[in-house]
Amino acid sequence: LSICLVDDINCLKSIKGSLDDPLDHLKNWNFNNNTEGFICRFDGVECWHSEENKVLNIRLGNMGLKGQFPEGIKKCQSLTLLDLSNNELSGPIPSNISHIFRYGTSLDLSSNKFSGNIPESIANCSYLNKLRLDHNQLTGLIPPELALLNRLSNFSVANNQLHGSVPDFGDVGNTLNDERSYAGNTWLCGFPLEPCNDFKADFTFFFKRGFIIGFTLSLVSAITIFMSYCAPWVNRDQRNKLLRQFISTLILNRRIKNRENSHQTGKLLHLQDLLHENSKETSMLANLVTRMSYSDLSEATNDFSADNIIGVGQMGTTYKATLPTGWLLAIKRLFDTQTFDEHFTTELTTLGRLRHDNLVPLLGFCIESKEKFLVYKYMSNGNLYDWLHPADQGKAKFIDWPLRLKIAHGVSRGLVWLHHNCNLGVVVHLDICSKCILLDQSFEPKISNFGEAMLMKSNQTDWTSSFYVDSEFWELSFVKEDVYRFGILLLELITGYDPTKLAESSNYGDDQSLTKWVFDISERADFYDIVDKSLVGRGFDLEIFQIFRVACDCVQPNSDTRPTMLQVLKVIRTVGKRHDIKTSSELTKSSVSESSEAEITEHVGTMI
Ligand SMILES: Nc1ncnc2c1ncn2[C@@H]1O[C@H](COP(=O)(O)OP(=O)(O)OP(=O)(O)O)[C@@H](O)[C@H]1O
Repeated sequence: LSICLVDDINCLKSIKGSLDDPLDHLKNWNFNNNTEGFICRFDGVECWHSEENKVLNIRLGNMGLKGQFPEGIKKCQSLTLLDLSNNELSGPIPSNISHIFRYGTSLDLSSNKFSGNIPESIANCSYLNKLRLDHNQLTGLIPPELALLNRLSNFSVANNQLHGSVPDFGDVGNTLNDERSYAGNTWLCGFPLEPCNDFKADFTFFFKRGFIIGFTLSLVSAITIFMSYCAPWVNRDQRNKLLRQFISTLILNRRIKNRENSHQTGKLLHLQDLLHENSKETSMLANLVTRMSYSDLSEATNDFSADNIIGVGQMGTTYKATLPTGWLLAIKRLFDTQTFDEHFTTELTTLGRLRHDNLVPLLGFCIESKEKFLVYKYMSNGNLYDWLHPADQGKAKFIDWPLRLKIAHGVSRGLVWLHHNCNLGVVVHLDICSKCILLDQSFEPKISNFGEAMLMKSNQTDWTSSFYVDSEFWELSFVKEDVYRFGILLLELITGYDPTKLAESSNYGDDQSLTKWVFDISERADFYDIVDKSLVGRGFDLEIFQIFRVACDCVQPNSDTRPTMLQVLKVIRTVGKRHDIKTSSELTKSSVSESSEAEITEHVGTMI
């Protein structure tokens, strides 16, 4: 019992230590006083008995707290209520939440900045009757297992970025079946929201969500927009083109849904079996990329210490790792959920087999019990997004036009290789954006994030994979989808605008808001209004204008009229002739960087 009580004190110490408390709300959490029940007088702490250091409830709502989820609460073993609502907490909800808060009855994390997935293990917190996760930045599916929480009555996941279907909570008359508990998640469907099973339902869902408004607005603007720079399609039937773009968005959406459905019907469980640590398929993956040992990865990241976290994405947390030789790696530790199994395999089976100067080198993988890791070469200049839109404007670094052109050139070169020259066949990336463009020490761009990639036409017969599709129709739609997304990237480089902010602040889906953004900036009468001010008047205006024309071509609503990446590359090369970008890119493929990659792989391979 005494150990338990000491643990409750340590629990609060750890919570205080892990949270940033700029408004000093926790100032009376003073651990010098050791009398029985002293912690029960801390603000926000309630005990089972006022004279016993045994914590019952922790209520830290509305205190302006920052930091990550305080995992130290696992030491408060008798805790039943945790309220962290209305703070500025970020990062993932721990995947082992059921161990941390096993006997909890009430968990309120609403109105924070939590991201990543809702961990499946919450379904093991079987005493929960209140679970509020609304107003965060959570992504992925609502784990269907939550339907097993039979005490749950107060539930909300509203205003996140969740997708897929609402779990089947049965016929209960409380917040579980209240539409408001799910509102503000554009891609959620299923009772009490719109059904999500068939195409018609998808269409209605999409339509109701603003397609009519978006379509009408776009149609009206389209008559005047692009007149000066993107005239080729003005005389065409705008309606059909917008509809085609809409349909291609629907196709993409359906592909994502199909994956979820197969996940829910258990097909992905098969995939999970395939990826079992010692399965034949895992050995096949090991033929493609080096299989690495958990203990070495753990050692290289100092036991995955928080100090080594580079960033947290939708699929997992990325750590910087240092090998004993001093070589640097980036290790993506996937969140503990089956949802990303397909991303994991796709990334391995595509990127794992591709080697090009403008693709990030995937060096290895690791599967350890339920955990999965992807290991890349470390790119010391991070991602393009952070350079173009630094979180702290004071630390903004200027990237000049020749460098932006070099980046555009490198990315288009990588895409041309994927579409036209790649040894596998025709590979489409489908998720090109500034966040997935990594920059090496000499700012050579490397395309990353192949979790959505697809192989359209295979040159090889040795590998049957889930991402393989052979159809002219899909090839046309998806190759041109890459071209479209590359056009958006060019516009981002030219204007300095952040397209993701537009998607967040708009009622439309991602693609709709991007298209609207393109319309909006093209509408401006003066070209100089839209160009990043830091680029204007430095002798590059004509080049910027020429690349803007290319961007406009790439984002044509009608995919047939978009150029191929090969055509795009040729124009960029011509425009950038005087900067000798071709030569600079080839110079980057120096013997030093190439050999170090081979050396790293060899070294890590021998570490198993
Ligand atoms: N090889 C690498 N070298 C250096 N930094 C990397 C590397 N790979 C990823 N990162 C960085 O790690 C962070 C997380 O990357 P990750 O790909 O998981 O997420 P993301 O690209 O930010 O978003 P999302 O998962 O939503 O696509 C990002 O800041 C990314 O730039």
